[in-house]
Amino acid sequence: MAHIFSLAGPPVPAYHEGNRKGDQVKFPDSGFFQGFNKPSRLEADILELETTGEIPKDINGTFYRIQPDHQFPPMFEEDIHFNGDGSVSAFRFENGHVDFKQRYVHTDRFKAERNARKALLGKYRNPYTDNEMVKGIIRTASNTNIVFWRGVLLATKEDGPPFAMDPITLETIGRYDFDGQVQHPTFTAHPKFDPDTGEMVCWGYQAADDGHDASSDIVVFTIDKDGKKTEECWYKGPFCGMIHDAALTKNYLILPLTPIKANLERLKKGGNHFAWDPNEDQWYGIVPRRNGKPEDIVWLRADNGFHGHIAGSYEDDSGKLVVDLTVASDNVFFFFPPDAPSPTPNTLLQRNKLVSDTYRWVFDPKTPTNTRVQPAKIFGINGEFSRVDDRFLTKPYKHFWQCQIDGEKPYDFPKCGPPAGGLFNVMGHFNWETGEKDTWWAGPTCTFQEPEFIPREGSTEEGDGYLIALLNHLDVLRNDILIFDAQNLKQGPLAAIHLPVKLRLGLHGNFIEQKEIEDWAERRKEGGEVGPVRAATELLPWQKRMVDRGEVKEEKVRGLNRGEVGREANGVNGVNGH
Ligand SMILES: C=Cc1ccc(O)c(OC)c1
Ligand SMILES: [Fe+2]
Repeated sequence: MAHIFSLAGPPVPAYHEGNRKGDQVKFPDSGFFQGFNKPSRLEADILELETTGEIPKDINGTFYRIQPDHQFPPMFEEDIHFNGDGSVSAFRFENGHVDFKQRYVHTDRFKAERNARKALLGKYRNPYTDNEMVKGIIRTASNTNIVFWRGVLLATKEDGPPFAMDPITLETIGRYDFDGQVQHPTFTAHPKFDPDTGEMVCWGYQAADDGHDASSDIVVFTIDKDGKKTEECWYKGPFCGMIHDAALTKNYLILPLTPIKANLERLKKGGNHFAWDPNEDQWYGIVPRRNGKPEDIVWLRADNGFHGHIAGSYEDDSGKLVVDLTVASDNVFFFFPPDAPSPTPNTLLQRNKLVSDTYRWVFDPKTPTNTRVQPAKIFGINGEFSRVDDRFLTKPYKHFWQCQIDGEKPYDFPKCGPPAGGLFNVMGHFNWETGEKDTWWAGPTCTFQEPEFIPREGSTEEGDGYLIALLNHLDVLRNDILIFDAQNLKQGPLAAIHLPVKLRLGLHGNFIEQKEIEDWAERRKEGGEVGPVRAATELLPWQKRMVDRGEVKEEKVRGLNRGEVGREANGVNGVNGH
């Protein structure tokens, strides 16, 4: 008897020469969409997750994290994880119990595609590959970080403006322009919060025109604790590379410029947004936080490398800037290879050789621009996704935590296949002062996602509290959350929380105390001290310019801002499409 799933005829491929074909809803067979990487697309509520051990009762707050999770099969078979729609998970901890909620960020892109019931946007940060139906749309998938700002969650991705969500319901409020104050085309996924002043320090790179023109314009700005934009200055970089994370000190912001470059000609031909340049330096742009002028930026450069995330940063007694971050030895974004074909193909083996150590740079902000610099110290570890006790941002600090790679430990390849997202099989706690390496291995079938530090209730001591992190079970395609004593990882987790499902590989998350969420909910209620968050109503300046140039009708763009494309959205796809 035929198997119940066998079809009357041979299966029809969902992609032809790399382009989506027909109406079959089927994700590509590529590594980005199969196994642990298979889209989950789940929006769900689960009350009372199952647990093992006792969840510390003094953890009272919500752990928010975000993952890319394509709503629909992509237009192009070769699509990448980073082009997936933002989906936010919230884990509400209270009195030893944990509830789960997950919702998509309803970006303009998400709404348009949902209306059309298929992908209309093409390649990662390449509007030239889009379906003509969405010309003029704000393209961001808001899939990289989820931060809490003055009573609202901001879902961020560095190619567009943030989208605001309700911290309790996870409903999307809409694009957020800080009450009309911020209308740049791009906004960082890693805004920095000054624990002393309550300011949020932000930047955008590739910040000219529509944010997809490969410009080297950089905008740096500050929103104060009352929500008012107080600082803004525009700078020029040496080229249009990625400035993903940045380091904040009391008086400076340090912008690591990674030599992975955008190019307008390549974009227009339907190519990749970025290409790795193995012959380019890594750069650091130092700008003052107060009264910056375009000519103030100091660019320091060092040998080629790929920046990861910042651990901590501060000014030492002599006014030098201590900046700690991971720097990888090669192109971490293997899906954005160099323009010139490489004599050595980027194989899995080569990728596994990549080392990402933690570097300490000590920069003198008075150094002449264009000076070459050397790291002050290299920790001697291999990992990524560093986090610190955020109350110590801008201050001298000792502790950081990060996902580690230990290639010496056994890995169950037959059961798990290639490790989705990288072999982060160890969680590590490190101390700059003592050099201590306190680690815990998750076993041969598990990897970690980014950790978050939770301060112990009532304690102000740096690093006193818990560390939580999502654990990927690569063999059985499921996730747990592990909870550790932040300063004693090696003893193993204090407790585990079990999800009955698989999430996706996420990027970043943050733990917010419930008191803060509730205090803001009070201020933000109708008639409250601050009042409800308002979504943007104005078109962005680049959208207005497109309307003025007659490239698209104003009503069409306003409709797109509401997610309206109509079910008949079968316009022609852009370059490389059909
Ligand atoms: C380093 C992470 C990173 C950088 C750029 C991105 O667009 C992104 O999307 C999820 C992630
Ligand atoms: Fe990041």
